[in-house]
Amino acid sequence: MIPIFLCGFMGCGKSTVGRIAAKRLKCQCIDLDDYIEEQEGMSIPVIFEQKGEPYFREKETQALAAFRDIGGIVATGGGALLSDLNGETAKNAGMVVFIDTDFDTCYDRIKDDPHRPIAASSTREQLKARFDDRHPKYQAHSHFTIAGGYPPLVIAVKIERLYRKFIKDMEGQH
Ligand SMILES: Nc1ncnc2c1ncn2[C@@H]1O[C@H](COP(=O)(O)OP(=O)(O)O)[C@@H](O)[C@H]1O
Ligand SMILES: O=C(O)C1=C[C@@H](OP(=O)(O)O)[C@@H](O)[C@H](O)C1
Ligand SMILES: [Mg+2]
Repeated sequence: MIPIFLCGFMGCGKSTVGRIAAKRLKCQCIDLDDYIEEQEGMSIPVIFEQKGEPYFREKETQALAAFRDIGGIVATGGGALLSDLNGETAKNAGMVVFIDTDFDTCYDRIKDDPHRPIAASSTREQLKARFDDRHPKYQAHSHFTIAGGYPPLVIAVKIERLYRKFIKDMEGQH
């Protein structure tokens, strides 16, 4: 199967929805953050602290490219699909879905989370500015935008439907 990439702001639901959608589509779900933690043998906060954010971004770009042919779902981290390079990688390899969850909801889910170094070290205002800056990039780098304000299963079912149509349309073009 061609892969599905989920993108969106921290806390929008990528990891949660990705796992459910993968069960429904009977495929694997790779969480890019979990993969990098495993590869590096360190948690994300420790990677940020000891190696710095640019190092993490490098690993993220490499991991994304490595999963172009994964044949499943990739739940990306909130910063993974911001660059045009990574956006193009994902868009050319598969179907990219932006889970568009409003800032207040994301904020309530991520505030003070020690596992998300950017959230832990930013004020609400700083996170809001980051959200506003990123929003158009997620849109530009995805094929579809799905509203995030539904239960995870509902969002997963929507992704499944989009995917079936995406595949059908692709087949129709050949
Ligand atoms: N659609 C949803 N409705 C309610 N809670 C959700 C939803 N999606 C995710 N959550 C909760 O929000 C938190 C962050 O979700 P997560 O999947 O880790 O987000 P992301 O991977 O996008 O950062 C988790 O505690 C998760 O249970
Ligand atoms: O938005 C970001 O820059 C980040 C999001 C995180 O993933 P989630 O979006 O799953 O929280 C993780 O990759 C890292 O803490 C950086
Ligand atoms: Mg996640």
